Amino acid sequence: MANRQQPSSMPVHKYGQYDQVAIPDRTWPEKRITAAPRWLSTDLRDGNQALIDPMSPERKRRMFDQLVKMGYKEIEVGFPASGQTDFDFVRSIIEEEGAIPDDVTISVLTQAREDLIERTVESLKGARRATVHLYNATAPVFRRVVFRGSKDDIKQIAVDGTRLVMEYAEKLLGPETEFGYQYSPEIFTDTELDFALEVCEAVMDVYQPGPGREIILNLPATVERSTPSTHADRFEWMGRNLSRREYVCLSVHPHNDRGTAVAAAELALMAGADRVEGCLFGQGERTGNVDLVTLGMNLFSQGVDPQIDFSDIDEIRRTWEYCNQMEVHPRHPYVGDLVYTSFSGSHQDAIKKGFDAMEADAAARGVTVDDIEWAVPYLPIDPKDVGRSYEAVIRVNSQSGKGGISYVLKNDHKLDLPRRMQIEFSRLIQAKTDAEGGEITPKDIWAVFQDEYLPNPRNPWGRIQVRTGQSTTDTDGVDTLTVEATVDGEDTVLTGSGNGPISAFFDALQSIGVDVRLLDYQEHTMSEGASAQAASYIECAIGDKVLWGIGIDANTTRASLKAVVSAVNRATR
Ligand SMILES: CC(=O)SCCNC(=O)CCNC(=O)[C@H](O)C(C)(C)COP(=O)(O)OP(=O)(O)OC[C@H]1O[C@@H](n2cnc3c(N)ncnc32)[C@H](O)[C@@H]1OP(=O)(O)O
Ligand SMILES: CC(C)C(=O)C(=O)O
Ligand SMILES: [Mg+2]
Repeated sequence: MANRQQPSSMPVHKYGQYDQVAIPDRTWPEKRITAAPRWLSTDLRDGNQALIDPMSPERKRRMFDQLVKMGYKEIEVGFPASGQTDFDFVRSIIEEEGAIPDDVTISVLTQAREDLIERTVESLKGARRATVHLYNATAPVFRRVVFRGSKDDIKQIAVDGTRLVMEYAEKLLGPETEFGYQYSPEIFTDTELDFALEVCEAVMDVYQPGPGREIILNLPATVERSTPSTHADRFEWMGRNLSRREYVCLSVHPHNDRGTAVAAAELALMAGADRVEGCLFGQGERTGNVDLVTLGMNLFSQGVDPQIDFSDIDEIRRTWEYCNQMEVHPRHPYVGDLVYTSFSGSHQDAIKKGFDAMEADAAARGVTVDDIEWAVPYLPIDPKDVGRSYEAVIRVNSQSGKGGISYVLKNDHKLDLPRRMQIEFSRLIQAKTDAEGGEITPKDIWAVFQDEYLPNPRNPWGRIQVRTGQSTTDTDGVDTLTVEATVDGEDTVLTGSGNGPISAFFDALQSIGVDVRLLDYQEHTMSEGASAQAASYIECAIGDKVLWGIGIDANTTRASLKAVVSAVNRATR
């Protein structure tokens, strides 16, 4: 097939291709992620530094408490040397008894400048577990433009910075603080791999990681520049070439400039990363940091425990929206308002069948639906697992079909319409949505259904209203039925006989000129127990029309007579 795309007028000559890494024996494509990595939330640092209006101390605290509650054990709480707000915030959580659980490590970021390092370490006094995170850019354009120095000069910034962090930690922090160190060669994505390695090795030569003395080497995609696969190659290369690998926690810090941060993080984990830094809902500089919620939920949806609690996703979202003063997009994975909703007919049909099959499978195995593997089409996870209800799973508009509409009736009103009746009713709804446009709510679907098939108390209509009915069966099995009814506004008594109450009623209807033939009959109970209601569905040929009727009653005979009346009235509406 010919490709008919035409050259655009976009200035493509301004951009070059990102270099591939030559690892012909790369192993990451065969790897699987079978356990949660170490997580670090940088919502309070990278996320916060990207806000128009950085979080107030109160909002920072709400966010911190939320992160702790969710189960994050490493939290970057700020850039204390940036100003008094961040410094005071770090002090406040350290000084408040119990604010930082014993198993949570706080981390703080600093540039490799002595005054900033001193202030940063000072902010951590008295902390139980704390990490200083030092960064300097190592990429060519930064060497040339920002630091105006050679490779050795830039390496020296990292080396000196590391030494200063160690000296100030020694001087300012007491034995109560379990101290950790993290180094990031900023814009790792644009740094030559061998130089990134050289700087990391020089940093390790100073810090001397070893048994019981881990170093975190964080390789940031400060600006995302490549496909996730090339990013993974770079991780595999670094992991293979770093010395003292067993004492290194290799950390990935993807930004989302190309929109592939989640994939970049996942492939980096396959390529050997031990730890992921990111923000909830992908907050962060420019297009954001990698989204920790999506990453965690991706693991969950593969049966891997993320070790983070997302079970009340809307509460997490509300807190996040309050703290960041931003809104989560309605299509945001796992949390957006619309992500568990389908409007289109074929999706709804498959979802309805999926739910029905899950129930049938569970019943056949004698267990509950929650005990079997989730297998509902178009729903990668059970919305219930993140605290969502099934209410919004199917919403109806002009793109919807019978499956969705009957799902609403079954879910909300316990009516399991026979297939041909689903088709009939969905045409009525389709006519309404085509005429009026937009969505039709479950309440409106029910109003249409009631008005069409059931005696509508708000707007009674129809040729026939049955008040009482009595049937007797003789010894030959012939049923005689006497019905008190109003026909065309006149009170009357109809009688008929047949081999069952329905055929006796058909016989009675002949006397008022209604010719009915039974085509299909189905019934089901709508609930359990003595007061259970039954729903009867009757498909009839009435004159030249084929129509369905429904009757609901505690007594199945009465329910079927009501169903006949429903169909007959519809025939003359
Ligand atoms: C990718 C990232 O997310 S990195 C983190 C970025 N976050 C932040 O910057 C938020 C907090 N930062 C701040 O509040 C301020 O930048 C401060 C208070 C830390 C420093 O402010 P200032 O002293 O005014 O310096 P400024 O931020 O403009 O930094 C520029 C200077 O620092 C140098 N510098 C920048 N980064 C680093 C670094 N990591 N290590 C050492 N020096 C650095 C620059 O070369 C420049 O030096 P020059 O003045 O000699 O040319
Ligand atoms: C400070 C570093 C790790 C950073 O945020 C980045 O490079 O994106
Ligand atoms: Mg960053």
